[in-house]
Amino acid sequence: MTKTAVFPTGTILGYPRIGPRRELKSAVEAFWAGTITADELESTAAGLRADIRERLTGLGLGRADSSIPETFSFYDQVLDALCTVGALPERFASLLGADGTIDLAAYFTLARGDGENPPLEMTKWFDSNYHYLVPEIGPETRFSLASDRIVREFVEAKQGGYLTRPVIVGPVTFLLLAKPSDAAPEGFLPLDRLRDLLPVYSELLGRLAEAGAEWVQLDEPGLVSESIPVPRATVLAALRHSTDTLGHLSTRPAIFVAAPYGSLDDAFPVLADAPIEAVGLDLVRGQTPFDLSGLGTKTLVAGVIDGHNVWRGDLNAAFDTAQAIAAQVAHLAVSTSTSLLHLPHSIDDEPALGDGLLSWLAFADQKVAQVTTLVRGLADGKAAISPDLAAAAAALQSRQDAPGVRDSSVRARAAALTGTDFTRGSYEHRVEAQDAALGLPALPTTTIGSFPQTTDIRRARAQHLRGTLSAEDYRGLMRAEIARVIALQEQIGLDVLVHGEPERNDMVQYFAENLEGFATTANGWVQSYGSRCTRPSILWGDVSRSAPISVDWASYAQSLTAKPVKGMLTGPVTILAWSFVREDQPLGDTARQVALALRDEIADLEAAGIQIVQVDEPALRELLPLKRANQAAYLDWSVGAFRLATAGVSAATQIHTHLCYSEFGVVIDAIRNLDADVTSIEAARSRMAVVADLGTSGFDHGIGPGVYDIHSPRIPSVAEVVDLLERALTALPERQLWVNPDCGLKTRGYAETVESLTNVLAATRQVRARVAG
Ligand code: MET
Ligand SMILES: [Zn+2]
Repeated sequence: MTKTAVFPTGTILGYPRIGPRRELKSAVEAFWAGTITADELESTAAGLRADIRERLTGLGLGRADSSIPETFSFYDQVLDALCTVGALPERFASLLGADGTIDLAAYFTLARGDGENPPLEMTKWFDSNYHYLVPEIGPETRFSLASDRIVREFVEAKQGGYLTRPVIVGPVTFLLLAKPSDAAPEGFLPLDRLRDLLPVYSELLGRLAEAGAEWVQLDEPGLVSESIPVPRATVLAALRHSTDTLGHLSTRPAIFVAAPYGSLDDAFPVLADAPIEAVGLDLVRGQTPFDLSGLGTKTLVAGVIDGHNVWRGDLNAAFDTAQAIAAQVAHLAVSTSTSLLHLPHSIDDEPALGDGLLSWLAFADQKVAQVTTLVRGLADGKAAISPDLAAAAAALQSRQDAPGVRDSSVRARAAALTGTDFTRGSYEHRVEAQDAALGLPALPTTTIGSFPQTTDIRRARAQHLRGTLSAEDYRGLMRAEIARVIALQEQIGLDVLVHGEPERNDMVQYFAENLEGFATTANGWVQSYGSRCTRPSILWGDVSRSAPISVDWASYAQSLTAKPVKGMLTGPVTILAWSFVREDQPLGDTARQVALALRDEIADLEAAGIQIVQVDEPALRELLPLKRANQAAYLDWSVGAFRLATAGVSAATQIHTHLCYSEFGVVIDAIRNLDADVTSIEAARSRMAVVADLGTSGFDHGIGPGVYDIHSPRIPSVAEVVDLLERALTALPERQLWVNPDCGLKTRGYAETVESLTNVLAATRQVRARVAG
């Protein structure tokens, strides 16, 4: 390896890649639509990468010292790693080109499916709201260097005058995040294939070194998670094996292993001992290891700036932490705790937020500036940065004292709650009351809430926002859409209808806009998965509801049909999980405030004649702490918040909840404790695997396992849905089973939606007939 490589004194672990105005999204979607070529897409992407390098040097990162990480991705960094190592699942084996490489079109096919073959499953990246694609690894998986994109991007940077740091998901995390392939025998762990995978990483590191890379970053966040079902001793042995193998290569860049999202615990001594050159710690979520002396001459990359949240934070404290660590290690570098992937680009894009709130915030670019400020302070002494530290301290103080941050009536109401506010009557009694009130058939059919958001709807919303469409006209257009969606559902034959959520830009932002205590951004997009971005709201103050939010839309929809219309709300945990939330009080306290606001809304829906209310909690699993020791407390407050929101209704009012993209293993008890009458879940991609778990766990309330994946344009066949329903019925009694898609339909088009739902209804009729007969 390059013996002389010195790690830069300041860096970040990664940077948003979607572009400040979602340029990558537009380009990728244009490529999918066939309106631009692969070459055109490549050139847009190269332009974005060049902009990022330039922006980061402007913010103070070095141009030629490996401090700029290359973290671009067309879709997902785990998919990138999968393509780099050629780990194609059997059903996609033909995507490997004759020259042994996986091209851009093939790359997207893995993410989106190809009509015949379902795409890779998608799941949450640690405790963030980013989703990665899950590799499928079995004894049959072949590994080969099938994409040298990482090398090419390094060379591209070099030609542009930058010495950057290539980044790839490390081999241990890659396998920890993979699931066993269908062909894998019982008990097989993807990690068992580490020995076969490492030669490809070795080859890649050799190629990077030959291209002139001085450092490579291996992201190994898998090491901090206690939610991965692999014995810890196995993980640590794999880490030792991997770092030994890569560390002893004769040709390689210096190796930086980063482990964001929590503390490394017992993996730290393993890395400290390993033949690598730098170790990165998340010092926002995790702790500084008690003893750093084992690092020897290695660089400690101290993640003292929060990469995962938008608050400006306490810069003085970050400086003190960095300085204290500097005294204990041979080399210190200042860094963000995680990649900045989770943050919008810059507060400069948000002039409408107001000076107060803006002064409390730091988006990606401001975090980079914080890193470089600390670097300067460590090099030149604290006095050199005292104006920056003073400004940060003043902002923190102004935030504490600002109106709205604490609202005494909200606080008094939360303080007065008692146990009965969190409980409904017995389930048996509720079932009786609801059967009588609703009279639904066996295997009732419904949808998850949203219907396609057409261009017309989006246009109307944009015009309304701009002021070119009056509130009255906007309301008229939304009502027309609701009427159309109700008629369509009646025609298809669904049993429980929805109003379709046309008025919602986003299921969280919509409520944030209508509750006190939130601010919404104009350009604060962050990548959720692939080309999909969200614009999280900022929850900065005490939360309350000043007026009904959804009641008017729901009762209008109900007035158009004799079938029950399901009211549709987003739950407290999801509102928190998909917003940037104040960090100056426990999350549980904030959740309770949101729950009380929703409780008021549900009471108003019920009073307006809505008999079923769905409170979506798709994010319940994602906020689960990665460390087991913190999980019970989390589940306690999160389940409590849902119950507080929903427990005010009468027995005859049916409460639904919806959870998507989740593996339920560890949260199954929590789902049961929500005590929702009906729970709809994602299940089609894993072909009902979750239903068996639910069955054996004694879950006895209603359950709607998704019968088709709405994330791809594929239309499910009747036979396929029948098969899934029959599978579900082997694990669950018929009285529990509901029929619905995996998730909301807002990203789909109308034609495919009608076709898909029509097939679902046909399948349901077949199964009903079989069951009845
Ligand atoms: C991400 S879960 C989405 C639930 C919401 N009710 C919808 O149908 O869009
Ligand atoms: Zn969903």
